[in-house]
Amino acid sequence: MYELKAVHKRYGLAKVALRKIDLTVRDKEFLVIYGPAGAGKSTILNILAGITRPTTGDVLRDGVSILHLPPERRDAAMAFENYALYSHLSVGENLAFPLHARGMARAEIDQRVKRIAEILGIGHLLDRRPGFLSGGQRQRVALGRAIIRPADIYLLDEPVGHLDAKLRHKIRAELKALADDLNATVVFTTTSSREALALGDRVAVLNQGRLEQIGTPADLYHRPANAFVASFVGDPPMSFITVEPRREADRVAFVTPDGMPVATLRADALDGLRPADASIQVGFRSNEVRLAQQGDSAALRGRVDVIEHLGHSKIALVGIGRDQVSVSVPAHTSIHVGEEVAIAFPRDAVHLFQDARAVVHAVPSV
Ligand SMILES: Nc1ncnc2c1ncn2[C@@H]1O[C@H](COP(=O)(O)OP(=O)(O)OP(=O)(O)O)[C@@H](O)[C@H]1O
Repeated sequence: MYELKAVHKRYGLAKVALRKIDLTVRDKEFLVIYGPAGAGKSTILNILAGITRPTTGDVLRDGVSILHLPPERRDAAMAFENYALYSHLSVGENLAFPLHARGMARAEIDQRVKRIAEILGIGHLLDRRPGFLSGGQRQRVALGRAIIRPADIYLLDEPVGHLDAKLRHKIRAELKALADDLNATVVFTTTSSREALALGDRVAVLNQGRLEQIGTPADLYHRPANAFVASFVGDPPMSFITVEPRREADRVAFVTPDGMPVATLRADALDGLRPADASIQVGFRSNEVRLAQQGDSAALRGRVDVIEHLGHSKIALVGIGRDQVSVSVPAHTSIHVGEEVAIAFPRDAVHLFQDARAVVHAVPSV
């Protein structure tokens, strides 16, 4: 188990890359660090590898500080998005290099090279020099060279970032299967929500050097801790409608500024809600709402601003007052931009946020 304890990293005087991060990497888990560009993902990997030293804080391995250990004395295998290969060696020799360096027997080296090359779809390239490969092929060789050797922890920094969507999908699945197979501890960074949810046993969401939330993909998707996680995890992002609370006996109704009711929740489920005038928003996933049909009681009226075609379905972005809600509709639904529509929503299955922090997730009103 690796632990970052209150790890703070400043580059130079002004640039804070990590703000007092506490993060545990459990043995044998596939941990994804997910965040926008510049969030501090690579800095965390470099600190785990011993390449970068935290400004303050500690790094532990099984409870013992490893801060003083240089990279070569930490058993971490790293792959970067832009990883240099040895240009004078063939692909096969590049893959075998880390194994030769550890004195592994020839037969085992050949077997490992073959297996990794098969997984990454580069078996036919083993005799080529890196200079004769495409960017995507080079990236696969670099990834192969990182994961080919046994290591205590694999640190993979956007290792499939350069690949086209189809290959990314394929290698992602292979990588996950390989990690499971090898019982490997992996920390993998990405800027893709889909990749984070697909790969992670757990996902750590990082934003501007801050750890916003860490949890299973289901935790992050269904119980986001705050509005940032809600809108950053899942595609399309969660939509929000600004509401005002109205106390009604043992319940609280949340209504839009022009009085349309959006949700009604039991007052005793709202312990976390402060009575203050702080902004309150109701959040919806695109599959938690639908276009209203005749007879639907709870419906919000709006106008279709944008339609995105996803193939198997469409996403309609519907403007309601000053907010916009994503609604998932079947691909064959006839709907066009500018059209007035009504949105039906489960009045009691909502996510409620106050000042961007989650207060309640999906509590039935009874
Ligand atoms: N050596 C450095 N000197 C100064 N600033 C740095 C250095 N390395 C990183 N930074 C800054 O620290 C912040 C975090 O960088 P980091 O590379 O860890 O982010 P990231 O989440 O990996 O981003 P990306 O997805 O773009 O790789 C960024 O604002 C970056 O500009």
